Amino acid sequence: MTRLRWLTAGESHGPALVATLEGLPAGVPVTTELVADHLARRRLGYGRGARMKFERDEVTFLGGVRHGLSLGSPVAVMVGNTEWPKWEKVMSADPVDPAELAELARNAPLTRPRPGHADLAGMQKYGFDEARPILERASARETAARVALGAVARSFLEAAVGIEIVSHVVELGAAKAPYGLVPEPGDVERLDADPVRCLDADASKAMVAEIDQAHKDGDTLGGVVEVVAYGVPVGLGSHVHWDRRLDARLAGALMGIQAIKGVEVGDGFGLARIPGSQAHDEIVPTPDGIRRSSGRSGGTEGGLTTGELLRVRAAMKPIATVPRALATVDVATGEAAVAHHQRSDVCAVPAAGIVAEAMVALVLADAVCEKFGGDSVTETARNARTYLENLAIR
Ligand SMILES: Cc1cc2nc3c(=O)[nH]c(=O)nc-3n(C[C@H](O)[C@H](O)[C@H](O)COP(=O)(O)O)c2cc1C
Ligand SMILES: C=C(O[C@@H]1CC(C(=O)O)=C[C@@H](OP(=O)(O)O)[C@H]1O)C(=O)O
Repeated sequence: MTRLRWLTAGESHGPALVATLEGLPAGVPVTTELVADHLARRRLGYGRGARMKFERDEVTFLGGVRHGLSLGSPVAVMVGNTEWPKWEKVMSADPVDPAELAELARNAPLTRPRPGHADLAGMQKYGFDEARPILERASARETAARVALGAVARSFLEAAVGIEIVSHVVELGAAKAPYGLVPEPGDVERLDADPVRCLDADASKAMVAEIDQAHKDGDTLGGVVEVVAYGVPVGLGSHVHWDRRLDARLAGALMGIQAIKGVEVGDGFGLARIPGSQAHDEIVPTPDGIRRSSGRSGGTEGGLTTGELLRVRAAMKPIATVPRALATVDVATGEAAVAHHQRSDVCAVPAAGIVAEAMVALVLADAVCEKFGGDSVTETARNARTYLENLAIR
């Protein structure tokens, strides 16, 4: 049973993020440009803060790829922070003269933790008297490293089994896209061109208006993204144990994105509110074989993929750094105060959709490796083909 493993390292204002992916078969098409394109998609979205405009992601492969193809060895990729020169002293790995540090405004101790971020609990747990050492890693800057690996994973999925992944924003603040609208791979360009990555033009306008209003009010917003995967074969994951269930693996991966507070597989919570006669996807004979008459389950049953469209949703809470700052305690004095705020996104839901695509890609790539194995992508593809051609029931 081959499995993929991945890890990231790096701080928000450090020199770079690094990410490694272990277990990827050889022969997967991977280029710097492919990764850079996905990183550029993550920076898009109406409502993001100033940092997205001036910072660039600089991609360098450090291992695992040669002449545009994976080698089968661990893939290591670095995403450089172009803002590093401004932070060289504040985030230096080696000790810096305290007198020099004391003169730097950007090194001022952050003693007024923000509700909703990792600041306070992190300081308490790790024994720091200010938030900088916590927020640097809690920051969603780290999601750039995941998107870099996600780009590699989706290239593998496409080459091995023809899986394609698309996401869109379905809710933002109080604005909602009409239920049932599901994007196809051909919609990606249009979605990426939309300010909030929403498929419905009227809902998109309402979402932009929500962000404008929140901006005016000194407030922030969250929302819901949906990720769909086309071409997922039947039988990824398993019913036999909780940690082999694909729905559980997807939910954990999505919940592991900063600020995600809820996950639904298919119609999720909605299914709890309707009777069984309306909740399940009936099994029907068709000229193409056994199919389902609807897609409410989101393409998994019993922890296994059904071969139908995979569809998952993730709910993001509003950004924690609220400009009209929230009440907190200054931990230096113990007095009531307002939380620290320098700059922040008003809303990062469109970007969270791109991160969610990456997490779904990594989970599916792991499940494909587990199911079909293979040291080269050609071998994985051959194994997948043989399996599908030999399904006893179709
Ligand atoms: C793409 C993205 C961008 C984010 N940008 C910000 C931001 O600018 N300011 C902020 O306070 N939180 C931002 N967040 C959310 C924080 O990272 C998040 O609130 C924090 O990690 C705590 O959330 P948790 O309790 O779900 O882990 C962002 C999250 C994502 C996914
Ligand atoms: C840098 C990114 O997102 C950051 C995520 C983030 C947070 O608290 O999560 C806070 C902001 O950073 P700063 O506090 O430096 O303005 C965002 O810009 C990124 O997505 O590349």
